[in-house]
Amino acid sequence: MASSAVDSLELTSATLLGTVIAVQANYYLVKLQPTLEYPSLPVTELLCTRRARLKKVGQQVMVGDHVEVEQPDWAGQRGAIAAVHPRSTQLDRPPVANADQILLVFAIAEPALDCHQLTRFLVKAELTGLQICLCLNKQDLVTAAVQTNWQQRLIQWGYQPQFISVQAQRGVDALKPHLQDRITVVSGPSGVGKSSLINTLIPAAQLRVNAVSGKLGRGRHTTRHVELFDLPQGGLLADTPGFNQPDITCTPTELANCFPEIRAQLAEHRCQFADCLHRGEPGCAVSQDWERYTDYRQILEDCETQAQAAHDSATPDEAFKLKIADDGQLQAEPRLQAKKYRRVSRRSRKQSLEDLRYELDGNLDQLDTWEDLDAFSEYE
Ligand SMILES: Nc1nc2c(ncn2[C@@H]2O[C@H](COP(=O)(O)OP(=O)(O)OP(=O)(O)O)[C@@H](O)[C@H]2O)c(=O)[nH]1
Ligand SMILES: [Zn+2]
Repeated sequence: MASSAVDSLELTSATLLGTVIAVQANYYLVKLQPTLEYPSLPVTELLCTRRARLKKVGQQVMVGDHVEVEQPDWAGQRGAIAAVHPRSTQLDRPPVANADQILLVFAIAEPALDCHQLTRFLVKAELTGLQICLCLNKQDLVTAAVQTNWQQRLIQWGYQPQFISVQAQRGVDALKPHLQDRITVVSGPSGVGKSSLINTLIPAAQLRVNAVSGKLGRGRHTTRHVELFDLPQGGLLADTPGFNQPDITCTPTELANCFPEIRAQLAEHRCQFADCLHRGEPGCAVSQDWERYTDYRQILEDCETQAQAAHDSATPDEAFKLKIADDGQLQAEPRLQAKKYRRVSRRSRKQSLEDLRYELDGNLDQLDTWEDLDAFSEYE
């Protein structure tokens, strides 16, 4: 008791608050926020380790976490994370804490808008429980009539799409208020203009655009690298590839809940059976007369096949790992492929921070003290 009282006294007298914006091995880059105790800060970011007592209790630290930092070494730009505040949300793939919404980006043309693919991305986004902001880019490539047609269709689905053209600089300003002061995870298939959009929103991010070749794509297509970028108007954007595969692993009941069309109908009437999957069961309250009904049935079948395969196989397929879901059900989840980091810098930061993110490769997870890091840097 006495020691925790002392601890909290220490914290209140000199606690720095911040948000973890990048994680590499056991090091955390924390963006600091001014507080009463620290109204003006000598630097805006500190490279931090995690205090031993957090490790002892198994407290993980994720990108997006709101943390308390102790022992700032302003000259060395280092510190130690002493506490992690409770998370409002938690995504596991990609690992991001406190995200508010998914910004789902698709192109209305080039590549042609594929409504089945869009549905799978939407379902995956719905499964996170976060808000969804649907953004259709390359509006410059279609006529007003085509745009209106898509708009009407998507409204029927239950979404309010934002039409933009990054290239023609249309609609991007209208998007900004949706992103302000929130943590947004960007998602969407390849080639739709995600990097172009992020570059427009955050000129300092300087992502690579249009290096469509697979080779160069590796830099940000590594699933372990999650990073938050500051929006000039306030707010953080996670440009993370971990979300780009619309693989759907959920229970049939969860799936039904991912379709706004079904949710809307169930808000009006209940089905006779609580576990109704809305495929013609007696007393089902969900009509089959809506555009994406066949998509729903298809994905439902996929989920059932997957769940069955997971139950049946004693030695699971190499490409899948088994996972116990929140509801206790067994699920098959595709294994992530290990990919190499590329040493590409998107943003000029102090060399020590670049070292952290690009020189520390995945095999250095064991390092977790400054001595380890210094020893590694000297070795390099
Ligand atoms: N016509 C048109 N082309 C655009 C627009 N926005 C981006 N593009 C082009 O679309 C191509 C793909 O853009 P990127 O920003 O690299 O797309 P991405 O979604 O980041 O793609 P990945 O990196 O593969 O995930 C580039 O050639 C861009 O110049 C737009 O509003 N209109
Ligand atoms: Zn039903």
